[in-house]
Amino acid sequence: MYKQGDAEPILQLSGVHTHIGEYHILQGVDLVVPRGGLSVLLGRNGAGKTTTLRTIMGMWHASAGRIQFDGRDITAAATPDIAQASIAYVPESMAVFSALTVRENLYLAARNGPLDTQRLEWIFGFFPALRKFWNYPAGLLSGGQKQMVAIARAIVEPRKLLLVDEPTKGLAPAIINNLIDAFRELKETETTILLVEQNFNFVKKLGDTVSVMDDGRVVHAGPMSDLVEDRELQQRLLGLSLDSHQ
Ligand SMILES: Nc1ncnc2c1ncn2[C@@H]1O[C@H](COP(=O)(O)OP(=O)(O)OP(=O)(O)O)[C@@H](O)[C@H]1O
Repeated sequence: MYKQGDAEPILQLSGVHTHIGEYHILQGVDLVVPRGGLSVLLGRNGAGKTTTLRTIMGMWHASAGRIQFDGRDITAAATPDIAQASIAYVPESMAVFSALTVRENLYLAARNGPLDTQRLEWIFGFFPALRKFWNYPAGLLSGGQKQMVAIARAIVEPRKLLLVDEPTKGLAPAIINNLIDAFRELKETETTILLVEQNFNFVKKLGDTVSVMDDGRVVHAGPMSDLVEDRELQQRLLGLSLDSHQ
């Protein structure tokens, strides 16, 4: 768990509960995202990971608890204000405009003025496919390439925090390797990343810290290296068999 004395985290959820209609989905989530680097939120299907991201973004409102971002209480803030406070969100559905070109998708995502060409070159550096398909409708791209467009849209302007929901879902292993390289580059920048995943093999190479959710709560938090080294903990928390990955 987060230790007293560490630098102030960029994001902290304390005892967060979320109800969706009659369902009590988040049941006291305590989550700490340290400033800088890449944090991972793991957990089985239905553990509450997406609901946690949506609650951070104000798409569902917490019924109890507190969410602090960059020294500010955002628990009751509206989604546009949270986005304006410099959190970008890439949902599982990727939010790419299929009928628009890659170029138009990126231009539309720039809210604070025209696209910065230097930043665009920097994005092309780790997503070269975007340069290649710049004038193609995004709907024609592969799943992995669409994921790249979605992430590029989220970082087309500098953001303090990037939330990404299951970027590897449905992608072939070769494409996942490209994404690993891209996230390695990204995590060296000023943007802090919180990655929601079920694919442990993907995030174990990327995460600095990891939190694991089950039944609407965070049941484990610590350095990724601790979880990577402890096969029994993996089995207990993630249900991974001891020889399912190397
Ligand atoms: N709109 C909704 N209405 C009712 N229940 C919902 C709604 N959205 C999510 N849930 C329920 O909340 C629980 C947590 O879902 P959530 O999508 O947050 O889990 P998850 O950990 O992201 O899993 P997955 O990887 O399958 O998306 C699940 O039991 C799900 O059925």
